[in-house]
Amino acid sequence: MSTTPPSEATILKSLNHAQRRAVTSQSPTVAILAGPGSGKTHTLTSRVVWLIQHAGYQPCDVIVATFTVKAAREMKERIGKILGEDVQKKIVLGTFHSIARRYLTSYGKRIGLDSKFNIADDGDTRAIIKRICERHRLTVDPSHAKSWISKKKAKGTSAAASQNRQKDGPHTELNTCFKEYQEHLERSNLLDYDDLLVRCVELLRGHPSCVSNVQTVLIDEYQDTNGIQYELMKLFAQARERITIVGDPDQSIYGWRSAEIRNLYRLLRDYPETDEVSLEENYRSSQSILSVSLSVIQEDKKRYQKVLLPVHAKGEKPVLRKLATPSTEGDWIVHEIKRVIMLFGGMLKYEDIAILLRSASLSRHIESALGKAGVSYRMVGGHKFYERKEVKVLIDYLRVVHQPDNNDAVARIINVPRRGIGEATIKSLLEEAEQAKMSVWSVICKHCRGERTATTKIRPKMEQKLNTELVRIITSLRQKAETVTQSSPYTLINLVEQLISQLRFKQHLEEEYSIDHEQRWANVREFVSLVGDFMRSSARIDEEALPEVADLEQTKDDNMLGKFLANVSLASDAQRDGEEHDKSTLVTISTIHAAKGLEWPVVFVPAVYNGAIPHSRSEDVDEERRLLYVAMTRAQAFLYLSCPLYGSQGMGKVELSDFVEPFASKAFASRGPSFDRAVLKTTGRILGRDVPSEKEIFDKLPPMFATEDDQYPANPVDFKNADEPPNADSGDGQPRALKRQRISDKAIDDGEHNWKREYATTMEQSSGFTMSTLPGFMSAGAHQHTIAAANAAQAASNKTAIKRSTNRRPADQKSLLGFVSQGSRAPENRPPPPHDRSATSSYGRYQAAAARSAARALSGPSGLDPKLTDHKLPTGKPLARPATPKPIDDGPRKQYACFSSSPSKPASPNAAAQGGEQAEVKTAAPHRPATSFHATTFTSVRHQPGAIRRPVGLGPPPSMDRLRKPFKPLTMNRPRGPGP
Ligand SMILES: Nc1ncnc2c1ncn2[C@@H]1O[C@H](COP(=O)(O)OP(=O)(O)OP(=O)(O)O)[C@@H](O)[C@H]1O
Repeated sequence: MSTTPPSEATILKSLNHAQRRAVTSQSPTVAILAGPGSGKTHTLTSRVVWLIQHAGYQPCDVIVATFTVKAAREMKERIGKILGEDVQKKIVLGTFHSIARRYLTSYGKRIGLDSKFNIADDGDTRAIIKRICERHRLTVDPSHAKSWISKKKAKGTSAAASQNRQKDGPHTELNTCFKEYQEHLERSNLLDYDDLLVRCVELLRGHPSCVSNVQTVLIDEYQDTNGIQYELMKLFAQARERITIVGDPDQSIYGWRSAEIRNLYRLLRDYPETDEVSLEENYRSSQSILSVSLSVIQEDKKRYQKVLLPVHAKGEKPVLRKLATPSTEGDWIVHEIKRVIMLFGGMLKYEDIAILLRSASLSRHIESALGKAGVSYRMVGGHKFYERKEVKVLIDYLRVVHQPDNNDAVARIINVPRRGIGEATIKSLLEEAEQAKMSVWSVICKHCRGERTATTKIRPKMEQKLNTELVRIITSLRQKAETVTQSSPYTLINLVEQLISQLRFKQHLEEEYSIDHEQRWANVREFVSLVGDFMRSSARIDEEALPEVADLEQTKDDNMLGKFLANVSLASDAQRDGEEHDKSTLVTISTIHAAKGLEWPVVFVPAVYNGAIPHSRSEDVDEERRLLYVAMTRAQAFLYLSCPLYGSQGMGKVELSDFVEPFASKAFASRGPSFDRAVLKTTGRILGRDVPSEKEIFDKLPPMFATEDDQYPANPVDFKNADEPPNADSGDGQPRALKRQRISDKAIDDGEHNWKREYATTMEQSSGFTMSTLPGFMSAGAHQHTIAAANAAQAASNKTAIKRSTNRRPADQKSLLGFVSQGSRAPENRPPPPHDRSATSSYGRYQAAAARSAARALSGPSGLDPKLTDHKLPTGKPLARPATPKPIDDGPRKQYACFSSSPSKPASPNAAAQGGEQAEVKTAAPHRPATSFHATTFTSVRHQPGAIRRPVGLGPPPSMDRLRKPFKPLTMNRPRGPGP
């Protein structure tokens, strides 16, 4: 796909003054430090484009390192849309790990690396360390040993160096584990994630010529780089020493992965001429959201002070909601989600909503509530495609085919499908291999050749089985795999298909998983199609190839299987779930860590209590605070925090998080906002979206729909200390409210009153859905049966109920007569005041009543309640539908080319009317990318770039000096002279 290169003006016009300065800086080193939503990623992407397009850098001489696979993918999409896919693919762009792997595959021979190395993922590492601890009877906790080893490696310490340093210290056992682990990896030709970086540093230190072509290096999310990544950055850039970094110290949340905030100081010390640019405008969030978020982070007195000015209106006060239990919290979240969806009449969709969790384990009640209500969702940072059992087995087989010395993969597949080989046999094979210092595969092959040793414990019958059912399959596939290249007639898909058929995998799934084998088989088919996607994408351009460097021989990596496996290992946090679905119907549940760099119009942060955030096991309270700050600053228009009285997992009574407690009563509202006309309009402005008319909204509103956040008490009853049990109808407790909620849900599900759901439920589209493995969950299929049974029972009870009476209404609902007597004034002429909850409510109920009466009229006399036949409507004003309000004309919009980490918004229909240059930009503007699950504010700011609308009272726009102000402490603290 070739694209017309953008002019300099096109690149710069979507940037504000400070962003432009950063993008066009002539300084070799540029540090862009700014707060959330200030366009850091947007600026970095624009700089890449500018350097290639206007500074004349060759794409293949530019390295861009990101922190996550997702960020890399999004940046590729942005650059690809501006410069074209061909140019984008030449840029060496990826996570630190994937870039390191590419260098090691191409040049690793120089440091004695077998280019066919495999990558040990987290699961492999855990299993290896656990076995070492068992074998050597070490008393250390394997997961502690794992993170200890990883920290050592992140600091660049080798196993030998660590052991020499602390021979008999408290870390003797850990050092033994480290040494054994490293030897094991070497024997199995494996590199773990840390090794990729460590070995790449070794390579580039010893052989600088490998990066002699590199003209510039750009780093995203710099605050999360650790020591070894800093080294790597410097080594990548060693030829020209041109580096651009973007980061926000307030968003450093990877301390547990050895990220070092100190790297900011190191950069300024090592590159004293660094051009520092501060971005001050926040384009993402409403003023209220930004100000509460800043209150949280400003409690950390040690942080770097930064200016962050909201560009948007004040918006609604963020909500801090207290609920009785975690499950009520889940129900309330669902209630609020439905309220947002219904009362915004299509302006906000499910994809605009995110639920951000400190830990994935907190999702159980929320998932359960969403499942009950039939709201589909996707999990980010949760159960992943490649981790599904049936997919993992196939990947393990392919790993063994590619590299049979991978002991762990061999151990995992020996008895899958079942071959009657038990744990004891597997263990003795592993032991025999350890003792003989051979790989397990070599031991198995030896057995199959009938070469028995004194230590052999395997029975001949077992050897026979291994020979016929495992060794033959692997050996034949290995021969084929050698021949699989990009252009070979026997393709990677053929290889995978052959593997699946030789294993009789379908039959195996049917035998092992009687309930959900179909779902699992669908996953297998999906895996095959993924292999196809991989082949197609690598056929277009060899993205892996590093540029040719004069006089430097490269190992050509044209083995498709090896490339595919590396891709799988490095993409382990890329979520495929839901990609095949319409994402607009999915709410996102994500860990806060995985939500970094993203934004949503509506954000929920549940479980805001001490123990969850700050997490009870965290050693760094400030980092926990930053985590909450990251979560809150993802929100554009509405932010909801919530806290139950009792924690999940039997935690007992909990207290509101110390991070919000000091200002909780002042800064937050205790209930969700009323979504009146004024709120809708402000939201429309923040998000740059068209506001639907009242008619559009209320026509879709189901009867009995609760339009206010009034179904759960603001001060919940502490049922454990109350006389009445939680299920009693306690007057103001939620049980009664829950019942009422169910009535309206029933009406929704029945499709009664002509209301059609605009989403498919999670269970209805279960084939691509990640199965929750959490306790208390049932399978999608089982759930669907339950729903069907419940619906049938519900329908039966409806019939009985309708026979008995149809004129029941909730206690707080006014009579139909009451509504009519209010007159038929068009509602938009009398918008309810923002604080008047009942006004909006009544209007909703009025609509509900009107809809019900219309439905009954349509259903003919048989549908009429006998009691009502005697009633007459008053002769005064007739029931009227609200008049259609004038469509809102927001006037012409500014169209921005989209470079940010956040995906773009769909084009407004108004835009078609715009001519000239703007229309051109619109044509070139990217469609929402496949990975996008939320809209951006990028095109929402309608003033011209460079003319930022500053909130009243903030004084004149910042001068260049002012921009530098936040860096004063950094600059002043710069170390003088060479330091350690
Ligand atoms: N000059 C600008 N004019 C209008 N919108 C902008 C501008 N710069 C950035 N934006 C928008 O602001 C939002 C945030 O941008 P971006 O994701 O690049 O910020 P960030 O600083 O990387 O955020 P975070 O650090 O929180 O991940 C996006 O929707 C982006 O399109």
